Amino acid sequence: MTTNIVWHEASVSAAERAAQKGHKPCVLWYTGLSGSGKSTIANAVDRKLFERGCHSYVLDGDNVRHGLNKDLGFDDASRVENIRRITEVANLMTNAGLIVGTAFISPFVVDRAQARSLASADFIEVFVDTPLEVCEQRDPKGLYKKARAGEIPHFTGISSPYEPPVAPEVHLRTASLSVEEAAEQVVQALVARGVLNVR
Ligand SMILES: Nc1ncnc2c1ncn2[C@@H]1O[C@H](COP(=O)(O)OS(=O)(=O)O)[C@@H](OP(=O)(O)O)[C@H]1O
Ligand SMILES: Nc1ncnc2c1ncn2[C@@H]1O[C@H](COP(=O)(O)OP(=O)(O)O)[C@@H](O)[C@H]1O
Repeated sequence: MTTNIVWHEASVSAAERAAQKGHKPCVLWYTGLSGSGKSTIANAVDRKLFERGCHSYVLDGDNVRHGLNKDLGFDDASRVENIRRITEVANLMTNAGLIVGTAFISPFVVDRAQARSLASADFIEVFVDTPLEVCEQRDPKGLYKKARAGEIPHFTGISSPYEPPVAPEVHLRTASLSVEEAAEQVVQALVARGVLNVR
């Protein structure tokens, strides 16, 4: 309900914040199957950005589900609400001038499109494209094994759908890229868009 709520303009402008930080804000929206490499690559990018003096932060699926979204499960409606909240949090962080990485499966095209359309800064969709067989082989948390044994309902790629992006800004085929190469590709996408080195 937004009745009787009036938007309050910030006293510091987005341009002033960008000038102070030396870079523009932006959302790096990683999407891919569990085990595809979203957290690993998002954190490698974060490290590179930090070392360049950028103000960045990664919102990670597992971590956010321990706190803000601990009331949500994995049925379709919960995933939609999960992504809606992340979209809003990412916007608050870009309003504060940060480069925000969001590392969520975010399986539905329509929710990612909504995140893009609501974004208050540049929005870069990063498809962490790893075949299900490879994710299942990696199985870093043993979740595929449990899902195959029927112990985890609605598991993405097995008993719940994943809709790949149609035209992502960055497409990382991790089966033929190292983490370092993937992270560098993301940083170069930021350079190409003029996100870095403002001043
Ligand atoms: N049923 C089911 N399906 C998929 N994933 C599951 C499930 N249950 C638990 N997990 C763990 O939760 C992480 C995914 O959470 P997300 O918030 O990224 O999911 S979503 O965007 O709402 O679809 C996911 O983390 P990642 O492996 O980092 O993707 C899993 O560790
Ligand atoms: N090229 C690669 N890119 C990303 N991760 C890789 C790659 N090769 C192997 N891995 C491994 O795959 C696993 C991916 O797990 P994680 O980053 O948690 O994925 P997600 O966040 O998508 O669930 C990690 O153990 C990582 O070391």
